[in-house]
Amino acid sequence: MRNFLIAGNWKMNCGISATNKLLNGIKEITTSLPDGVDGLVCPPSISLQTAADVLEDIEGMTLGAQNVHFEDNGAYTGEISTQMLNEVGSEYVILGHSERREYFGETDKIVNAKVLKSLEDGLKTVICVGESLKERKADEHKLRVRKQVQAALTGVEDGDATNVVIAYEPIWAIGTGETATPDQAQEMHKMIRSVLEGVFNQESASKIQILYGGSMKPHNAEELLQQPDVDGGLIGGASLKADSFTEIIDIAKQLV
Ligand SMILES: O=C[C@H](O)COP(=O)(O)O
Repeated sequence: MRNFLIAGNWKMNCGISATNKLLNGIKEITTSLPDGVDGLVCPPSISLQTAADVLEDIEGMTLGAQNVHFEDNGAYTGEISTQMLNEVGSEYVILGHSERREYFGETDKIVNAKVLKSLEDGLKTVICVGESLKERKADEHKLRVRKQVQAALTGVEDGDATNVVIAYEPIWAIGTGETATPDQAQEMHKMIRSVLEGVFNQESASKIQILYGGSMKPHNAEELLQQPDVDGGLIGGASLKADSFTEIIDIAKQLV
């Protein structure tokens, strides 16, 4: 069985002092995650070291970054490398988030280059895919997401499947308060699982966690996490408060 992965994407929120406050708030509520539930927090790069220090006292909760470059080093102003993430103790990196695709011009090709580089250097990748409202209304959502998954995983070897996580994030549900229904989420996650079975062998594909992201909150987490192919959440807004984030962890725990 797959563990749940409850992941917080803090986006451009929480500098060093706010990171300290939020993670210490989480630590006051829980110092150890329950069996069957993995936790992950992804602060901005400048707060990674601070987060790494506090996370030493929270068993089962790991650290991730929100982006990485696909080159080793060099003249890439403003970027960070896989080696830098390894050094700070970041186990995961989020790649291909729709905000990076939209605001920073990340194409499927760039996302694929980042995925390959991250896996090569030992990082676990949370690969984000999802359709726009226009694509859903035009009934193109499955095609869009299928293509994104296939493109992101081009050239990824079967042995790396254990380091791959997919996050299905319909763009129309991100930060809007509008969530995919449990049925919509399950339908897409099942489709993604079938795409993974075409990329990897069936056993490897069955082990990959597929997260849902898009206005997941304590009040709707249970019905989403109950779906057979929803293995956790990539949570924005609700991960910025210690009580709502830990509440979602508790909900996952009850479903294990
Ligand atoms: O990466 C997280 C997603 O973009 C979801 O954000 P949200 O929970 O604020 O809608």
